[in-house]
Amino acid sequence: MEKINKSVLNQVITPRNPESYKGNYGKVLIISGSTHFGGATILCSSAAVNTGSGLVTVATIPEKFTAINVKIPEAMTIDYQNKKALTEAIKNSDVIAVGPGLGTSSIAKGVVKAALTQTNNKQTLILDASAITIIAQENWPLESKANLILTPHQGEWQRLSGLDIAEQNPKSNAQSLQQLNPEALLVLKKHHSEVYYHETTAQIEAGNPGMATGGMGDTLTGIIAGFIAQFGFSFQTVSAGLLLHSTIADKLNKDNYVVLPSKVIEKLPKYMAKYSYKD
Ligand SMILES: NC(=O)C1=CN([C@@H]2O[C@H](COP(=O)(O)OP(=O)(O)OC[C@H]3O[C@@H](n4cnc5c(N)ncnc54)[C@H](O)[C@@H]3O)[C@@H](O)[C@H]2O)[C@@H](O)CC1
Ligand SMILES: Nc1ncnc2c1ncn2[C@@H]1O[C@H](COP(=O)(O)OP(=O)(O)O)[C@@H](O)[C@H]1O
Ligand SMILES: [Mg+2]
Repeated sequence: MEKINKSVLNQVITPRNPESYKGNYGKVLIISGSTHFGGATILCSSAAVNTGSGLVTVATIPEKFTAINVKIPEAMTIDYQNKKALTEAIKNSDVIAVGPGLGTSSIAKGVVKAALTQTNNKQTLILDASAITIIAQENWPLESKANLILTPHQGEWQRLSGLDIAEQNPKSNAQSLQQLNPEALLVLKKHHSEVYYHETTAQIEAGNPGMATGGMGDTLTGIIAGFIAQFGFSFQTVSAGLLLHSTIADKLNKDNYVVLPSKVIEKLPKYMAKYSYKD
């Protein structure tokens, strides 16, 4: 399988125009969280903020607002149970990420349905975690007018594709994606994660078992959302976000047995500055 070259980081991460303002760096909506999974929302949104999204809104349950406001003062909050507010927030966003910590309640199902049906062709919709589980459980067609990105781990991909983990290989994965939605981009998270898009299949040569800790995938979703908000939807943009996440984690793993997602997030602005220099 083709390897994702490190040069993609320099290609995608560009220095900022001195005259620019937050409106140039995209509006991200993170639809996430439920009673038991508040941390997923904080990690995902924090990653989107720290990659440099212009504006980040978090759609979650009101009991989590205070924690989010304290931990991520840069982000705004709305109640995803308020259908009107959710519809408005979806309409006003460039990138919508749905699923981390959402759970599979009937409200969560309605929220995923809203994201699938209310997005348009100028937007990108990232489906992660519980959103993937819901779509698989409900047997919904994988359809949206938006650019679609799926970020399952192998267990979630098994649910969606029907492929047991032992049956997952580049050929079977590409065939399943083709059947689910030939226009969707798949990030299959594993040791050395893979990206599938149209005819291209590629793999990162980064990542380590120190990353095997809750919240690491929620963090990746926020990074990919922030990258697309600023650099636009493309195979390269997603590959750069994926590679940056594991590259930072590999640096941290040199002297940290376990790599905490919050530590990866902390390093994002520094590494983005490093890769933005064209020397
Ligand atoms: N701090 C938080 O709030 C956290 C919330 N989380 C949320 O918890 C919900 C459930 O997600 P989970 O992924 O924990 O549980 P799931 O039940 O969705 O997936 C785990 C299942 O998949 C199987 N599996 C196979 N390959 C796997 C792989 N490579 N990685 C992980 N599991 C694999 C496991 O054996 C297990 O049966 C999601 O909404 C998720 O976003 C998790 O992200 C953990 C942290
Ligand atoms: N052994 C490993 N080697 C490389 N990367 C790993 C390893 N274990 C986990 N990861 C990475 O950590 C992230 C885990 O994602 P996920 O399972 O969705 O976590 P969560 O849902 O808890 O946030 C993925 O990016 C995956 O590639
Ligand atoms: Mg996950």
